[in-house]
Amino acid sequence: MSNDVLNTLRHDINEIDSDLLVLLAKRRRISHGVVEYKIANNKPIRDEARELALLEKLIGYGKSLGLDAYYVNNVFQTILEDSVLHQQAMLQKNLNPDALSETHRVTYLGGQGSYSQLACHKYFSRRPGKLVEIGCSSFDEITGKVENGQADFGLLPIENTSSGSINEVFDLLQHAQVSIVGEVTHSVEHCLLANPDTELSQLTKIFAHPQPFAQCSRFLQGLGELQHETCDSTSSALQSALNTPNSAAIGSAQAGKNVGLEVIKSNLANQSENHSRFIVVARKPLQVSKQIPTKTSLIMATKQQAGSLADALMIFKQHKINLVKLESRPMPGNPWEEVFYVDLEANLADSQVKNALEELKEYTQYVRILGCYQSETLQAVSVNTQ
Ligand SMILES: O=C(O)C(=O)C[C@]1(C(=O)O)C=C[C@@H](O)C=C1
Repeated sequence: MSNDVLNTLRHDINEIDSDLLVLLAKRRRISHGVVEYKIANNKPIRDEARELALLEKLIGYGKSLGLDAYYVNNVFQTILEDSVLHQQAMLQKNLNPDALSETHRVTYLGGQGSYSQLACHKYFSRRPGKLVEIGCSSFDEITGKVENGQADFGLLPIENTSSGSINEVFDLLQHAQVSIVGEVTHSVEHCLLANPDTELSQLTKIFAHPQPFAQCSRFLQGLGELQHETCDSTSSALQSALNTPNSAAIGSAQAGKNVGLEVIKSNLANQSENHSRFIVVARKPLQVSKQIPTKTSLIMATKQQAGSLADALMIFKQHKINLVKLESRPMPGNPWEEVFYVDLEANLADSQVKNALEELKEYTQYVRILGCYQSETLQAVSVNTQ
């Protein structure tokens, strides 16, 4: 096959890909039209029956074109997830017109290429407006800038599939004067990044934020005795590696490329599926529509009598409220007492939640609502791809 033939074929592929983008943009515009109807008629954003019918039809049609069901399902689950999340964001903007201005000043940990920056871009890609990014060197600085009005939102990593909960953030939430107004998950692909021509065998020092050290502990054990230096963010770890011979940093390949570091080893995390969940905080809480899946997060300190925690949790069960997270942390100033961080799959505006919170008073010293927000973890509809 001559180069001309190859170039012609690639030209045809470029044409088709451009046509696909035009159609996807058109589809998104129409989806925005559907959400106007749902707002006017108070309909749930998610219509899973419609999604299932759509996928089954597309899989059948795909098969007649020689496209396997797994491929068609994957492509359209991605399209549907984007459509639903955009619709939810539009609905929330409609409900909170003042909260979401045309400019979003957002604080997050680190700088260019940090995982927090990637998560920030993902979350605000569905929220139109000018994004002003403010990189910070600590979690306290992130919330501090939100509290004093220097930022509209703060993005904080709160848990990871390899290293679990990020306790520093849970402890911060006990006193920070902010509300959780959103969440976003982002995959985290840790790489070992070093100056060009650095061999793994030459390394004497590794720089990283505590989270990557925890998430890549097994890989690091296999490297033997190397000096580990903890940094306040991935961005600062990269700068340290850049300026230290025979050293490396843990971060994303993109972050390394941004500063001139090369990947000398990838896929370092203990879990192959390594994702971090971030919360988005603001000074004021948002109203959350009952037309979308919602979470409510709270902190509670149970009373000291035996069984108080069990009694408190039973209240949620009696009101048919599903808990999706329960985390205990030492109470500030009283390390032998615990406070419990709870994520409910519920809307604070629901009467069931209000009744449960009222009954909770009998078994708790205090309950503090951290926020009610749109759940971004979408459960894809299950369709037969056989
Ligand atoms: O048809 C609808 O109800 C839509 O909102 C459109 C759409 C889609 O993107 O196809 C999006 C969300 C729904 O769950 C179902 C389908």
